[in-house]
Amino acid sequence: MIDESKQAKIRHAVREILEAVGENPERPGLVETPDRVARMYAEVFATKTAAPFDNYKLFKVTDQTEMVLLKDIPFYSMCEHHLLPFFGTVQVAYVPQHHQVIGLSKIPRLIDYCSKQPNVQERLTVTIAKELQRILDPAGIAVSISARHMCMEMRGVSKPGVQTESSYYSGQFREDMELKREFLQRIVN
Ligand SMILES: Nc1nc2c(ncn2[C@@H]2O[C@H](COP(=O)(O)OP(=O)(O)OP(=O)(O)O)[C@@H](O)[C@H]2O)c(=O)[nH]1
Ligand SMILES: [Zn+2]
Repeated sequence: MIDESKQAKIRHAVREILEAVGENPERPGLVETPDRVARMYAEVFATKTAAPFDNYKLFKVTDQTEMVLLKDIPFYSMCEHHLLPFFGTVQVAYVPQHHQVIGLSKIPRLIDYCSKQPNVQERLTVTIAKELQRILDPAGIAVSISARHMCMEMRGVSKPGVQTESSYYSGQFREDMELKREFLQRIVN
């Protein structure tokens, strides 16, 4: 968690950066910028401790359902190499076991939680799956992310519009090719 003393460090660092890039941090447009950036970082970089179980409502179902799929969940995260945003959509599927399902809204909440730290896309993909495994213990998980990286678009190699795709499969999605194929078919339709 980025408390007031850590925000003071960020304010100081942002002032230094503004000076280093040849700006006057006292000019009217910039005078509040260090504070805004500190508040913005407090928002986009949240705590790194494990997601509390209490946040994730689980429900018992009488009949075991098949794959549960949430499509096109938007996310924003910050790349750990350049501290620029990467963003896109996440597809998450799981096969319940123990007659147990998770509150639907908790999956986008879990994605938001995992997104709020400096990331690489591949690790974010696996982190979402592992956290869902820990919380719900389903029989299989599939996570697929499609994202655009500002560090590849607005600087460096400068290739706007490239979509980077990453995926992770566990349990039944690894063992059962038919199930994996069904997931892949359903996420394109
Ligand atoms: N695998 C992976 N690479 C990433 C991700 N985000 C950024 N990168 C890459 O991280 C690499 C960092 O490379 P460096 O050579 O250390 O940094 P750089 O000199 O700024 O590299 P360029 O971006 O090529 O200008 C670049 O190739 C980025 O495209 C990500 O989520 N996953
Ligand atoms: Zn980057």
